[in-house]
Amino acid sequence: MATPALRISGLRKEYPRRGAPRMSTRARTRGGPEGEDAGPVIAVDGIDVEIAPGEIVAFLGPNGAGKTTTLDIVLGLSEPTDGVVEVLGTTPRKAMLAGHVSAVLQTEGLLRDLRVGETVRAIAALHGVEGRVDAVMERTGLARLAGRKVQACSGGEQQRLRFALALLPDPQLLILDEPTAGMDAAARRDFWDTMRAETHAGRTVVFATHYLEEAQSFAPRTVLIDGGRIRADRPTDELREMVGDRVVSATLPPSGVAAALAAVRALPGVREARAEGARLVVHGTGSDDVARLLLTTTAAVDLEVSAPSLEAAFFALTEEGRK
Ligand SMILES: Nc1ncnc2c1ncn2[C@@H]1O[C@H](COP(=O)(O)OP(=O)(O)OP(=O)(O)O)[C@@H](O)[C@H]1O
Repeated sequence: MATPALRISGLRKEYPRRGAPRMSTRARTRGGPEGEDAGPVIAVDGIDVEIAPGEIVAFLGPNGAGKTTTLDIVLGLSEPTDGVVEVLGTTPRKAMLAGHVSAVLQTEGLLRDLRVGETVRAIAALHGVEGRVDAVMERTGLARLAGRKVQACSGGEQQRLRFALALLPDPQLLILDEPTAGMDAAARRDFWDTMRAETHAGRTVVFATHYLEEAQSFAPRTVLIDGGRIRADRPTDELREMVGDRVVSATLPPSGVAAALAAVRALPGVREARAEGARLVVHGTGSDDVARLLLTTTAAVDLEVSAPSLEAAFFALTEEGRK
């Protein structure tokens, strides 16, 4: 069997609790009830995962789930309390030092006074890959920003720059910790389009995200993490099917609400439909059919369809667990 790109086994990470608690409501502690000084914060509580070369995997979870802590250990930036992490068959630090791993981190500093082009060239010189500068800038959409100072770039543009820097050494494993944090929907879409073009057979990508839709559009496999533990590790399509529900909402003239409600309730795939004043809210898997019916046979306006949420994923998993 090929050496895994990443093997995490029995990983645990505890932080000493100092001063004001940093702990989210989801992180657990050892010892007494929450609120008391109850021992260390358990950020990661027994994670096992193996990722093959060339896989693209999303670590999906809410704030404080333990995603960043896990990825920091994979990058050799932090030591585990317990457990083993192997990156490309070696230790995280060795893999990092050999230039086989790159990362786009949430907090990684950029030199604000440098221009975008200068930044890329400086890092390329450090890696000895000056020849890759033009291609990487072109592919990450930075060519037109080359002369702009980093401090004048938007949050999304700075994230793009971090992404370009991570691509320079042509890493075998790319780690992205919420790479689209702070971007609007259009910038997020752009980022993932570039990302898609950048992944080729052989490069392994692991990214942390809060967004189920990002996992869905980019990662064939999703590892759902919460409270420092893996709650699910399965093909993203399966997760998506379990979560299925979308919400369609639309505003109707008051006289049309009852008839529209009866019509949508008769459609297959509608799990729940209710009226909140003049606004119809419909949950189910048949969002296309609901939207078509409302727009073609009623006077509905302001129609919105919302994608399944992370909360819905957790709900579906808990429901499945109860079966
Ligand atoms: N240096 C630290 N000291 C104490 N507690 C910490 C430290 N770093 C993280 N934690 C706690 O560990 C838990 C896991 O945090 P982590 O940053 O790994 O979560 P995350 O899933 O990446 O969240 P986010 O999506 O908000 O980045 C949280 O409760 C956090 O407050």
